[in-house]
Formats: sequence, structure tokens, C-alpha cells
Amino acid sequence: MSRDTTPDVDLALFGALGDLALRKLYPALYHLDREGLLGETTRILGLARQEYGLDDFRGRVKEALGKRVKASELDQASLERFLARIEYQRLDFATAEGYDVIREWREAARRPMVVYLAVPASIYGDICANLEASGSLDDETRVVVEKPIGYDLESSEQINDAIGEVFPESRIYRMDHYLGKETVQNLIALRFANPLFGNQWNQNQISHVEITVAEKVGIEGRWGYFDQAGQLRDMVQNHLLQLLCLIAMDPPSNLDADAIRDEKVKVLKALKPLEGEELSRNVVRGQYIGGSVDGESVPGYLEEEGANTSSHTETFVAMKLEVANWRWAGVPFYLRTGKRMPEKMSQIVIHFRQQPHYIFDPDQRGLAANKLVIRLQPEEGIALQVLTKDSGLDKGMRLRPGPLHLDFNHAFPKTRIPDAYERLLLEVMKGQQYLFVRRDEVEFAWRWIDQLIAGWEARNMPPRRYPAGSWGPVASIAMITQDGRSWYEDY
Ligand SMILES: NC(=O)C1=CN([C@@H]2O[C@H](COP(=O)(O)OP(=O)(O)OC[C@H]3O[C@@H](n4cnc5c(N)ncnc54)[C@H](OP(=O)(O)O)[C@@H]3O)[C@@H](O)[C@H]2O)C=CC1
Ligand SMILES: O=C1O[C@H](COP(=O)(O)O)[C@@H](O)[C@H](O)[C@H]1O
Repeated sequence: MSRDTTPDVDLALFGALGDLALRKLYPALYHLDREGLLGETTRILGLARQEYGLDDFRGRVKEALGKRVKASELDQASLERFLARIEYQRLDFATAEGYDVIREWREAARRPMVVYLAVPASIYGDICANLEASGSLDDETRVVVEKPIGYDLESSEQINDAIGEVFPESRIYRMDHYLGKETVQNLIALRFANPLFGNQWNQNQISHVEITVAEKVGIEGRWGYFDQAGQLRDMVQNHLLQLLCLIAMDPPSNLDADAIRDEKVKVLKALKPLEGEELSRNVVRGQYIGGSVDGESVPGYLEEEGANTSSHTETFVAMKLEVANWRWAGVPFYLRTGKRMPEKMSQIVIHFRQQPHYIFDPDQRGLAANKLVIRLQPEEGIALQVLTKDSGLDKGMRLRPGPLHLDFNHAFPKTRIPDAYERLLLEVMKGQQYLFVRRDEVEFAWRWIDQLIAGWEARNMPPRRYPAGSWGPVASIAMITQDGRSWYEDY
């Protein structure tokens, strides 16, 4: 977590013409460069199987930047400097042939290399083995791998084993881009730097927790991948469980990567399995049908390009979980995430318990609990919902709920909030692992997800339909109202 300058490391980017590279990685690298956060002589080698001349490849990168970076932030000097760092090599990743180009590229400048695998996880092992066989690696090379790692525990173990044959854990960086989001990191600061919250963070003071990750987009042409995965594997196994871990973990003894990861693993181990009747009561699966988002008609999941019309894959999931330990016993964690919801909105809401003795208007009793709302997107910020006296001579002691707001864009207007990938790429280049997921975290998360899926399959729980542009199946609302609560959508 130091503020040291970024060392000169080179980046070999596998999957250099893929969706992730074009949409996320080049814009993030460009911003780092523009802000002086890339090593002075850092080079980027794009690798993909298409035949491209260097100018044409740089042209593709430039085009991608044009689509993703604000015009006001895309200045000529920064663009030229960034493009000049980029080289390109055609390579078929699955065969050992051709990997010499990477060894030779490295020979021109000896410094640590970061290998970024922006490719399907099924070929991570082949790439690592081919890199090693070609003599392209040394003891300082780091590898970045994307989620999801596998499809279940067994496949994730195979993939992790294959990467582990070549790289030690200390040089494997498993991405979960939610860990790079500004407010997610702020969770650590909020909880552990503020006694006001730190001392209240348990079942004595907190009644329940909500995590919502609502997406407006559908599956964006990724049917082939998404239909195999579904929202549970695509979003819950990684992003939502990571958020849950950061909320529920005990204080780490320091900010070292392993101290934080040890605490997260304890949470994953304490997740109570959802089985039997609880599965029907506390888990809702959904799949969107046609509807309208932002006033425009959009197709249902089964009408998306490439769709298989009988698919039962879920595009929405809501669930009520319990972290079975001393801190959280009896505190429900309500999670929901879905595609084609009315807005892109991710937030965590911590609901504090009411006062044990209440002295105000009995009709207002329902208001009487504080909420801490941690907003991840679209705008990032933190709001503490408190009760104050309603102003005016005629109001008596009427209470009024209102937020104490910390909107990062307004509170710190000069600071651009960096995209998650910027922060994560920077941390890899600095060799810091605290924002990356350790192997046992991935595997304990899969273990829990696998039992849930086995339960679904045994109970034959097809997804419930919900219209695109709604907040998911009605059953997901019933799931929380049966406990006398409701999803909190304000900020
Ligand atoms: N896109 C996203 O928003 C996110 C993606 N991820 C993960 O990132 C990784 C990349 O995803 P994404 O960019 O969407 O996938 P894409 O399919 O868009 O890109 C993958 C790239 O890898 C190339 N590739 C695959 N196999 C080979 C091979 N044998 N030899 C050479 N090139 C090969 C593909 O080339 P070709 O086109 O020629 O097949 C393609 O350009 C995946 O693991 C995904 O799960 C994670 C989070 C979000
Ligand atoms: O990892 C993924 O995340 C995106 C959502 O990310 P966000 O930063 O836009 O919230 C999701 O759309 C995609 O399906 C999933 O693979």
C-alpha cells in the first residue's frame, strides 16, 4: 500500500484484441500513463492470434481509447507517449510454438514482467507452461488471471494447480475488479479507521445487511460464456462474496495481503450452507423476459443473439445468508444481483438496530434506525441515514430522516475517481497483493456455491421470470418482506 513510484516493469498482454483488453485494460493503462504512474520505460506487448502490423494494432488501441476515454482526457501528447509503448506479436497461445518472441522481447530490456491473461481460464495452464518452456520467465515474473476461475471447485482446482506448476502463490494476482473500486476500498478505511463504526460492527448493533449489485445491461453478446455461468457464478461467487467478506471480516492485524486474506477466508468458512427447505425460502432465481429499460424495448434473455430457447440459466439471484460466527450470529445478509434491472446501482446497506427504549411519536417508530449506505456505483459515496428533528414551529418533536452525505465527487472535486482496473494494474506493477484474491478464497467460495447449485439441481428450481427493467422476480421482494423488511433503494 505504499506510495512509491511505479517501477519499470513490462507488460505482456495475452488476449490483446479481446473485449476486456479493449474496453478496460488500455483505457486503464492510458490513464496511469497520463498521470505519470507508469514506469518511465515500461513497455506493453499485445499478443493475439490475428495478423496485424504494428501501426494497425496501435490504430485499434487508439480507436478503443477514443470510445472509452473522455475527449477532455485524451490529449495528443499523452496518447502518443502511450501508443509508443505498445508492440504487437501474433501468437496462438495454445501451442508452444512462437513463444520465443516473448523471451526475445525480454532480452532487449531486463526487468520484471507482468503477464496478463485476458483470455478464457481454460487456457491459463497452457499459457503458463508454454511461457516456462520457452524460457520467457524469471523469478520476478508475475501473472494476472481473470475471473471466473473455473466453473466449480473441481475445475478451479485444476486451473489453480496448472498455474501453480509455474508460478508460486506470491506471484499470482487473481483479479476481482470489485476489489479495485474506490468505495470498496473505503470499506476497509471506514470500518477500521473509525471507532464510531468499528465498535458497532456486530450483531449487538446491526440488525441486517443488504448488498445489491443491479446491472442495467443484459448479457452484451456474451451468450456463449454467460449461459454456462449464470449470475450466481458470474457475479456472486466472486464480486458479491468478496463484498460480503469485507463487510463481515474481523479486523486484520495489519494491512498486509495475507492478514486481510486470512480474515476473508474465515468469513467464507463461516457461511452457513443453504440447504433443504431454506433453499426455497431464502433463494430466488430469476431470468429476464422482454421489457423496457430507459424507455427502450429490450429482448428477453431467451431472445438474445445466439440464445438457446430452453435455457434455465439465471440472470438474477437473491438470497438470504448467515455468517455463523460470534460477530454475526442471527444477522441476515440479503444479497441480490441481476441483469436488465431498471438502473445500474450497487450498494451495501448496513441497518443498525433501533434504540432499546423509544421516546418519540409511536407512529414514527418505523423510522427509528440508522442506516449506513455505501454506494459503489454509479456515483461513489457513503451516506449515514440519521434522524433529526423536523424543522418548523408546528412540527413538535417530529423526526425527519436524512443523510449525512459523503459524495466523493463533490467532497473531493479535484480528484478523478480512477477505474478499478487502474488501481489493480498499478498494484500488480508495484508487486502488492492485498487487492487480489488468494487461492483458498476462490476455493472456499466455490465450495459454498457448489453446495447451493447442487441443492437447486436436486430441488429442480427453474428461474422465475421478471420483465427487463424491473427489480427482479416478485418472490425476491417477498423473500425480504417475510422478515418484515424491504430492499432499500434510496441513497
Ligand atoms: N469482458 C469483461 O468485461 C470481463 C472479462 N473477464 C474475463 O477476462 C477474460 C477475457 O475476457 P474477454 O476479453 O471478455 O474475452 P474475449 O473472448 O473477448 O477475448 C479473449 C481473447 O483471447 C483470445 N484467444 C482465446 N484463445 C486464444 C488462443 N488459443 N490463441 C490466441 N488467442 C486466443 C481471443 O481471440 P479470438 O478472438 O481470436 O478468439 C480473444 O481475443 C476471461 O477470462 C473473462 O472471464 C472478467 C471480467 C469482465
Ligand atoms: O465481472 C463481471 O462484472 C460485470 C459488472 O461489472 P461492473 O464493474 O460494471 O459492475 C458484469 O456485467 C459481467 O457480467 C461480469 O462478468
